[in-house]
Amino acid sequence: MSSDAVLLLETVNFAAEKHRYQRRKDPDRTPYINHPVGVARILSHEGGVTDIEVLQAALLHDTVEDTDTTLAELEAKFGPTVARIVQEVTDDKNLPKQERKRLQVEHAPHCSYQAKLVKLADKLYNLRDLNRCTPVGWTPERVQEYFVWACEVVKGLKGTNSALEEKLEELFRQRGVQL
Ligand SMILES: Nc1nc2c(ncn2[C@@H]2O[C@H](COP(=O)(O)OP(=O)(O)O)[C@@H](OP(=O)(O)OP(=O)(O)O)[C@H]2O)c(=O)[nH]1
Ligand SMILES: [Mn+2]
Repeated sequence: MSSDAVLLLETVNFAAEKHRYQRRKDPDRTPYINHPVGVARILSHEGGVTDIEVLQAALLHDTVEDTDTTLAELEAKFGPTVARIVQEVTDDKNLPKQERKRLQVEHAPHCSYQAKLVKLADKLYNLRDLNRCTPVGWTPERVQEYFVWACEVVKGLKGTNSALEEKLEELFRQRGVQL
């Protein structure tokens, strides 16, 4: 087996253990790990991304934000590049939600190319998920607001991966949101 395959299995297993007790907000309470796995798959299958460290960072992208995982732990286990990409896509949960959302829009254009790829795939997955079903407790207005905000973030990620950007553009167009 290739060393890349071994590395990806090690990474997906780590993410699955970390997200073990977490569920998505959909009515079925889908296991959270479906999201990071899906984000990595979007990058490889739709974005044509083969950079193993980007795919690893995609698998790990919500571990620091949403579980007890630390950046030091990621760096020790997966190296400085993977840890840095995850850091770039991690919101500071100590900040109020509005501020976190604003900072994503502000920071997007200054992210590394690798982090921009993960951010594009993360938004594409979450927007498709919103089209699939509404999270428990979300009104249609809140769903639409998420599209509007995601569009502002994606504007700052333009020129990174045309395949992913075209798919995002189509989702925004369907919602009447202009990229
Ligand atoms: N569409 C959808 N999203 C769900 C679901 N379950 C959990 N989420 C997560 O919820 C986040 C979006 O919800 P918000 O209310 O805007 O954010 P918050 O959870 O951080 O407060 C995303 O976090 P994120 O991945 O960190 O991305 P980001 O939105 O912070 O960029 C997404 O992964 C679900 O069933 N559908
Ligand atoms: Mn995510």
